[in-house]
Amino acid sequence: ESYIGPGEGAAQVHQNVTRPKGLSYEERLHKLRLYSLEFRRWSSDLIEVFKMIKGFNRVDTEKLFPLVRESKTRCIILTLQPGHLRYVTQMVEVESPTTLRSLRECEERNRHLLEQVTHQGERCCQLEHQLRSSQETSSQLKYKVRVLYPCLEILQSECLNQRLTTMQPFLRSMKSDYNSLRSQVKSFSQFYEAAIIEAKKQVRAQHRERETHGCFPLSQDLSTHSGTVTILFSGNIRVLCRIKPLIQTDKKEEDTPTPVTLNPANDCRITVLYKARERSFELDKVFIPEATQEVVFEEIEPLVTSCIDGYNICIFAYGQTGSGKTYTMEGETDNPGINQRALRALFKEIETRTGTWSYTVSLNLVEIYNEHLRDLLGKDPQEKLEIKLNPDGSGHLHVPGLTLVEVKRFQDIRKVLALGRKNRVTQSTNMNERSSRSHVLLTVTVSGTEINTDTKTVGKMNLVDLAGSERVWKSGAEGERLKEAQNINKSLLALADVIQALRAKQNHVPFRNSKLTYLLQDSLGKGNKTVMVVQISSLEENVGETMCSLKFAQRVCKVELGPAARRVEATSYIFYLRYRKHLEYFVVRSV
Ligand SMILES: Nc1ncnc2c1ncn2[C@@H]1O[C@H](COP(=O)(O)OP(=O)(O)OP(=O)(O)O)[C@@H](O)[C@H]1O
Repeated sequence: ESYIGPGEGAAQVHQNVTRPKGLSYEERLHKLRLYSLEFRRWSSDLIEVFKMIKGFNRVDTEKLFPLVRESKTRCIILTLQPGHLRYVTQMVEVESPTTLRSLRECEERNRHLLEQVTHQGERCCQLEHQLRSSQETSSQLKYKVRVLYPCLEILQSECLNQRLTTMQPFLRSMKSDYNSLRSQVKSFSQFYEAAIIEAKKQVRAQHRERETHGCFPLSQDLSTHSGTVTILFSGNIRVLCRIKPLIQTDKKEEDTPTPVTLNPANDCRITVLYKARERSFELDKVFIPEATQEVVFEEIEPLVTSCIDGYNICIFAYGQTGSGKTYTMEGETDNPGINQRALRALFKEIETRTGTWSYTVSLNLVEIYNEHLRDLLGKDPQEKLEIKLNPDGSGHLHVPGLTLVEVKRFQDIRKVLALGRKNRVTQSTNMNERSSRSHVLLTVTVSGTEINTDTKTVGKMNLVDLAGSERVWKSGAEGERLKEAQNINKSLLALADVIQALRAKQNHVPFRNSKLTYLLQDSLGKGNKTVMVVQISSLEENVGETMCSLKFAQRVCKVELGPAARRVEATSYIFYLRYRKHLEYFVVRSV
């Protein structure tokens, strides 16, 4: 007998037992017992024989020999008989603590599952019951519908007929109303035409009277202004988009598709592919990347010249760093941008009015750097200036100590602008090696006097090159650069808030939240003409910033500043002229 393996689950015990073929273990055991009995019997026989030997005489002993021999032989046979029992293999299951624990857990789970099964069974019964009752209700309802449907049809046709009969008189009265309105419109237009003819007669008479008194012809006055009226007064901020062409420093691989696409049939639409989605923007005009400085300026020129007539104008370039704002506003020496072209156009227009009007043009150039205002034309450009309300009670702003340079000829302007450029803070960031970290405002004030009537006009034009609008994290800014970027973001955010307030026509517009918006208050508020040039890059790496700029542009596009107001300093007659849905007024001293 041997014990094999100390395993936790089960142990095996082996016993050696011979196993003749065809007999079971019990049968063999039985046989062995029989052998054993037989052997005992032979042994007892032998003992008896030996007892007899002791008691018998020697002669009889000879007779017993065969008996003894036979016994011996039988003994030998039995001894030689091979053992039948060899091996017994038995499996013994040993119950370990782990097995017991898992058994208990299984039993617990089993109990829980049984409970669930019982619960589900009950629920099933309930649902079956509900289903049966719903089926009953449904068949009852179906029956009712079948019964009621013909009644409904009858009712509907009756009701329709009834309504038609009540509508007929109403329709008849509407028709007669319409006819009477038509005749009223007809008679009104006849009356209106007669009134126009009468008004024209009166104007002509006034005209003749003016000429006999040596006054400037009225038609000339009006035609000068009406020319500007037609082109410009849309009432909304105009938004133009300029795409920067690829330049040498742009790292774009050949044939890489650009995320920005234009519609050749519609120059107001631009589409950007961003995060696998196409997004379209409708602006006032989108320039192709190849658009020249002339083409861009042509779009703005009429607005610029209206400054001479006493309108406040604001043109600002917005966009991420390196997207071409400075290129558009300042341009290059041999290819100037909006600033110089605008001033040239002003002087050209002033020249055409020589003899009737006299004008003075003065400039100031300021920079807003880290929320500090600095005079770029002053003796000390490091001096910080403050914006104050004008003490004359007009509500206009002024900056005490700001240098105002009067320019007589266009040729003088280059020198003034060059001085300003020298004083401007330019620093380098990762985004653009010639990156400007400040907002620059060139303000042109045009004061005019009509020689004959002494009517005075004052127009102001703000030309703004905003700092880059990129988000702080992308510029890789740290320390002083981070502070700059945060201030730029703050002032651009304030600009966005102002735009939002104007768009929502709020009573309070938060102009004072930053130096930039405070300074632009005169030009961004109601009654001004504003153009925003949004600069974008067509490179894939800048697509996020391009989306931000275009979203801002789309918001700006919807801002209504209302009809532009002209600043004329004369107490005379005011003509109101409604032209293309906009109300415009003209002030003249005598008619
Ligand atoms: N339309 C264009 N045609 C040719 N070159 C351009 C154009 N627009 C921009 N560039 C060039 O791209 C570079 C960056 O332009 P620019 O300095 O005007 O960007 P910016 O938006 O003013 O940057 P910052 O925010 O730093 O002021 C310049 O070298 C400029 O000459």
